[in-house]
Amino acid sequence: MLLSLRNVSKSYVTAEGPLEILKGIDLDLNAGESVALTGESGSGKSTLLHLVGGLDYPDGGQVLSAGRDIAALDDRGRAEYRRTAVGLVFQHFNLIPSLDVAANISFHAKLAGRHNPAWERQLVENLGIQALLARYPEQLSGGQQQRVAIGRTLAARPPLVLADEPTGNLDEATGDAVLAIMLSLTKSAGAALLMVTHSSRLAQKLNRNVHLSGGKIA
Ligand SMILES: Nc1ncnc2c1ncn2[C@@H]1O[C@H](COP(=O)(O)OP(=O)(O)OP(=O)(O)O)[C@@H](O)[C@H]1O
Repeated sequence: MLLSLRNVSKSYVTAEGPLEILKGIDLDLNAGESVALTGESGSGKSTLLHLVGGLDYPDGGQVLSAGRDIAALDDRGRAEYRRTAVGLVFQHFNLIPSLDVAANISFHAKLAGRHNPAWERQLVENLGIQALLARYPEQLSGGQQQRVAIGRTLAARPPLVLADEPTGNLDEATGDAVLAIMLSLTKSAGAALLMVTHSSRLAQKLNRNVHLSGGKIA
């Protein structure tokens, strides 16, 4: 199993007291599988994605990556997990403003020790961003930035791609096209995808759909 969540719980401390967001989540994801995570606003979708991405800690339960509990990793292990085991595509693309598109694409791949120019050329071609390689992020439209962000994540060949509303700020046609590219490229990379979306229409394009409600997966 690529990813297993076992009885994962998470609360936030607020002025009104603790706010229980996740109340015992169990979820399994196989290699190469694509899963849509839906749920109402505030149901904890982003919280769950952050736990899987190693960006935050659960209060209880386990997040197992290939059988290894990521909460038990030390700082170094956690940094390595983030660098090599997962790739993030969020709505705010976090492209590096001082690097051109070509350098943004290869940045994470180099950090992960997986820089592969032939694979990067293939991604660039499939994403239709050949003409943009010398541009800087601020010179791109939202849809173009999103395609670069997808290319940058996939260039590093993470076994698991985590996407939070990756097409949320694109118009429907562009969003559909970007999602189709993302699905086909994650598939050809053999990667699994866990994608948060509000849209049941988009969710249906993935292998499986899980719904978060009342802190549990329905
Ligand atoms: N750092 C934090 N401190 C306190 N409360 C938080 C924190 N982060 C998130 N929350 C609260 O936890 C709940 C779940 O937030 P989360 O962002 O995971 O929801 P979501 O399902 O992704 O929502 P949306 O669909 O609106 O993005 C919300 O009520 C939110 O206000």
